[in-house]
Formats: sequence, C-alpha cells, structure tokens
Amino acid sequence: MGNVLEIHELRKKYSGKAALDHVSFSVKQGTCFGLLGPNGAGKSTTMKILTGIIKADSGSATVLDMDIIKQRTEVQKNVGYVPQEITLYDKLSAYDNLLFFGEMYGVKGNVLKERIKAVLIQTGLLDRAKDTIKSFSGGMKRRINIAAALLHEPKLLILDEPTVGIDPQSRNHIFEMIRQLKKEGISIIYSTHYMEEVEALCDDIAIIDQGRVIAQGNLDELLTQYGQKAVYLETRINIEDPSIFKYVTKYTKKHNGWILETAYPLETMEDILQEAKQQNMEIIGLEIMKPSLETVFLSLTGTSLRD
Ligand SMILES: Nc1ncnc2c1ncn2[C@@H]1O[C@H](COP(=O)(O)OP(=O)(O)OP(=O)(O)O)[C@@H](O)[C@H]1O
Repeated sequence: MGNVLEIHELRKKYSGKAALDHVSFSVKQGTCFGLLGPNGAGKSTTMKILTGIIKADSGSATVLDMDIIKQRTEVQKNVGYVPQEITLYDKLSAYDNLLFFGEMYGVKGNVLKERIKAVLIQTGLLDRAKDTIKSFSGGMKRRINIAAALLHEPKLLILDEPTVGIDPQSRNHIFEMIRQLKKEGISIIYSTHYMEEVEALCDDIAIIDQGRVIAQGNLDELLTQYGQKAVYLETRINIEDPSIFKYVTKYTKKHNGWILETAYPLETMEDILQEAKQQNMEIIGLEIMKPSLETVFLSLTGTSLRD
C-alpha cells in the first residue's frame, strides 16, 4: 500500500511564534489518518498548507508524489478539503450549493448531476436536496460541506474537526461515510481533539501539541509505547498533594479530581482507600483508567487534552 501523502519537516511561524515546528508524517492509501491535538496545536495550519491556502516557511509535501506547490493545480484535483467553518450559501438549496461547488471544482453537465446525486446519497441527504441550507441543522450543513468536497472524486479527503458542535445523528453519518470512503480506497486526514473519535476511526495517528508531532503510530503502538496506567480519584474535599499515594509517578488535574499515573493501579487504589479511612476522606470517584489516547497524551505532555 503506497503513501498518498508525505509531509516532510513543515515549519510555519506567525509573528515570530512557531505554529508548526518540523512536522512530518505520511498517509497510506485507503486509510484514515488522525491528527489529534488540543486547540491551537497546529492542525488547521497543517491542513491549510496542504490545500495551498497558506504557505509553509520551509519543508515540503507531496500528494500522490506531486509537489503541493509546484504542481498545485494537479494536487487540488486530487484533494477534497472541508474547513472548520461551514462555507455554504444559506439562501440556496443543497442541490444548488452542490452545483456551484461542483463547477468550481471543474465538474460539469451530466457528470456533475450524477455526482451530486451520488454525494447526496453518501451523506444521507438526498431527500433534502431541494431544501434551502438555512433550514438545515449544523450537522446537516457539515454533511453538505463534506458532500461538496467529494464532488470531484478526490483521492485524499481532508476534514478539519468535522464533528464539532453537531448532533449525534450527523456524527454517525460522517463516521459511516468515512468507513465507506476507506473501503473505496480513498484516504482521509481527520483532525480532532476528541480522542474517542480517533480511537474509533483512525488507522494511524499523529499527536500534535504546540506545533510539534510528539508521537505517531497506530493505536496499538501508541498505547504500548506511551499508554501509562492510571487511577482517577475524586474526593469531596480536594486533595492538595496526590503524590502521597503509593506508586504515583505523575498526577494531573481532571474535572474535579486527579489522574494519578501509576505502574501498580490496584496497589495505589488500596493505599487511597486506607488513607481515606484514616483521614476521614470522602471519595466520590475512584477507578482504574485503562491505557488510552488520553493517558498517552497525558504521559507525553503532562496535561489533559481537554484542558
Ligand atoms: N492567521 C494567524 N495569525 C496568527 N496566528 C495564527 C494564525 N492562524 C493560527 N495561528 C496560531 O497558530 C497556532 C496553531 O493554530 P491552528 O489553528 O493551526 O491550531 P489547531 O490545532 O487547528 O487548533 P484549533 O482547533 O483551535 O483550530 C495557534 O497558536 C494559533 O493561535
């Protein structure tokens, strides 16, 4: 299986501050690549560079072996991009929006009409084709935006946080669509700050933080290499210093409690229960956290991804 996309050492600064710092990764054909990171990590910047909206300061990238700068027009024919912001005409119908975007992508006539029907089926919105966009929910608008990016049959689809602020039904549709696209051999870059989405959808993952790729691999590799075991503890009265508990190597605040990293979660929990008894400490929550992308991120950065 070849690589559809290769990124090599991309760098980008805004007003002297690094937004991307030597970012490299590659995406295999027919896979979903997850770009996971908190707000401001550099996900959108990476995607905008790939689609030619902004230029990197240095580094290079190829799509299907074509340079994204030197062969920009050819690259654009093979890439579909769905930005974070909805970009549709509110007063036009879904169908007319797709007509407009199709022509913009260079698809015309009967081919375009057939493609519009196909993408409306793919997004589950064929029965709403004639309705104006302003009558659509946020999730449905997002699905039409994705439909628009698929009209020209791209080989690589770039989705920038496609599920932010949408209803669960649209989210499921988007997930199903991604699974189907993969089966058809289309590759996807999926940026998000939701770990569960990456765990559910993505074959390979790059964790990005403050402009740097801090880890990459498939889920199993990341969990094996960095997925520290941990215990979540929440008490009625907040504990000032959670390092007092046995085997705790690192601790991080999460919601109203603490994530305590420990190689021996059961022993740590026993110790917590003992201390609780002795000190009259009321426990509200105590559970083992299995290694997950959340504990991976935590052990790499010392912060919780949702902070
Ligand atoms: N046009 C711009 N001018 C100045 N700084 C910018 C600009 N665009 C992005 N940045 C900064 O670059 C960094 C990376 O931003 P980017 O939008 O790529 O992050 P992100 O991971 O996509 O996060 P988000 O989910 O918030 O969009 C941030 O510190 C951001 O403030």
